[in-house]
Amino acid sequence: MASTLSLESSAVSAPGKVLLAGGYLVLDRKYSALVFGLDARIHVCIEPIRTKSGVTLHEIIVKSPQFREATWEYGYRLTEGDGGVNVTQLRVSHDSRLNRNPFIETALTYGLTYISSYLPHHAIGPASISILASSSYYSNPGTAPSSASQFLNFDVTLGEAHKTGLGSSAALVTSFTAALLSYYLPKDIFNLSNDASLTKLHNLAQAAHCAAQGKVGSGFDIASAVYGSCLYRRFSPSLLTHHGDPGSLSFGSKLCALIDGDVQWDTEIRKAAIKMPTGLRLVMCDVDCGSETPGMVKKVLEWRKQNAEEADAVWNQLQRGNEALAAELTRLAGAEEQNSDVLDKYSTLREIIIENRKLIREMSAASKVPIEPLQQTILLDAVSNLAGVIGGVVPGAGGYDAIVVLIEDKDEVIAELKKLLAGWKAEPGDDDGVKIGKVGILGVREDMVGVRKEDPGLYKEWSTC
Ligand SMILES: Nc1ncnc2c1ncn2[C@@H]1O[C@H](COP(=O)(O)OP(=O)(O)O)[C@@H](O)[C@H]1O
Ligand SMILES: C[C@@](O)(CCOP(=O)(O)OP(=O)(O)O)CC(=O)O
Repeated sequence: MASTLSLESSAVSAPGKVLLAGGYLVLDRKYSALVFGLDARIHVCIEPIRTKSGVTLHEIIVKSPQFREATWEYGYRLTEGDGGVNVTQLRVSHDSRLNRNPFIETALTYGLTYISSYLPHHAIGPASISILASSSYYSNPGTAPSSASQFLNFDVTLGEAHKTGLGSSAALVTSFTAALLSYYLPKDIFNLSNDASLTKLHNLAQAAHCAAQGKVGSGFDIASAVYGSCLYRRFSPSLLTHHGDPGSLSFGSKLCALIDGDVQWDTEIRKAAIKMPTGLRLVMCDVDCGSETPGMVKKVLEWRKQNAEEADAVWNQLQRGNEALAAELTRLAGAEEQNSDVLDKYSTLREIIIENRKLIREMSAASKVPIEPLQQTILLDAVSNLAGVIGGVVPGAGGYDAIVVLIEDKDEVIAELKKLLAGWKAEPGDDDGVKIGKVGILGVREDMVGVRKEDPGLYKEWSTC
């Protein structure tokens, strides 16, 4: 047991995401997507629980102290038949009901199963884990416990929290998995500063996130949580269909084969292929209205199946437009000096965005899915007409959730944008009867950096063990 007590606290954070281009297309490996990581991050800090000598405790306590009733206690044990580590949620008190968190439970099951293939079971000692999220993941008001704290206390349960759609579950699963692996595994096996470890983290977090969601999405959100902003081509979905469920025969070995590269992954991450030119930035705007991504995905894919020729024609054009967008951003980022005297150095960028939006509206109309619905078109057009705004799009699956705007990184541009949005009123009587509510600017921007180690001292006032 002594080895478990010598483990040092470890902390990791991972970014949220915005899918600037390639929504829907990215579900098919033939196409790729431009995803930007954001400076909104989810942090996970893991610390040993000191037990009295001679006491053996197989318990991991997870807390999300910014929320009410957000404590989850788990017991864990190695199962027979190489079924991996079984994680069982324990009741916090006799009369309390089990409040499950599938993302934490699955990340813990997958993480401990992987770790147990390297460590004897008794070396997986008890631990206390704290989760802390940047405030822009939720639009609820919050209070800071001190002026030094970068995190807010929301004083609501997670179920009552109003998500802004920045990809909280992917950032959580990635930083949670990275924290577990960094804490329990020796540095020569897992170390966030080497590429081989990032690949393992990516594979494990994709597997856990898909299992927790109960579906295999494109995985762009996990990819950007691990690698930060990148041009992303998804992995073949069949990769995640063979390892079985936790507890099933040989789940442990199958999961390890999947993570350690015995099974060849075909994900493509190109970090150098997207950049944000100095002088430009993204602004995320939350639209007070919502859309259900899974339902929209189902309908778009059904349309594509029924109308393959028409759909492929639009998707191939969109793919070319998305590649042009990535190339122009990267060109501008690499040619800052040559560009300084050009009259409108962003004109190509503007045109590309306008063309891509036309194609998205074509896809919307043909599939009858409100990807860029009329109300969002009106909003995006108004925003794009402001001086200093290059253009804007509906990110990800689109719909009524949000818009993302590319602007010149100047205070006066933000001020004009705020002014326009503060007085924004949706036109009544639009296409499908949905009326968007308030539109607010989220305090986030793009960030190129993916998962990273943090100083556990950052969370002193939140640490609960
Ligand atoms: N700060 C947090 N602490 C614990 N769990 C969280 C936190 N933020 C998000 N989650 C988990 O992620 C879920 C939200 O995931 P999801 O619906 O996929 O939204 P998103 O689009 O933000 O990823 C929550 O129900 C909860 O299980
Ligand atoms: C349609 C998609 O290609 C993109 C969806 O992107 P969003 O950013 O809208 O996703 P959620 O945060 O899960 O709602 C589906 C996918 O790639 O999995």
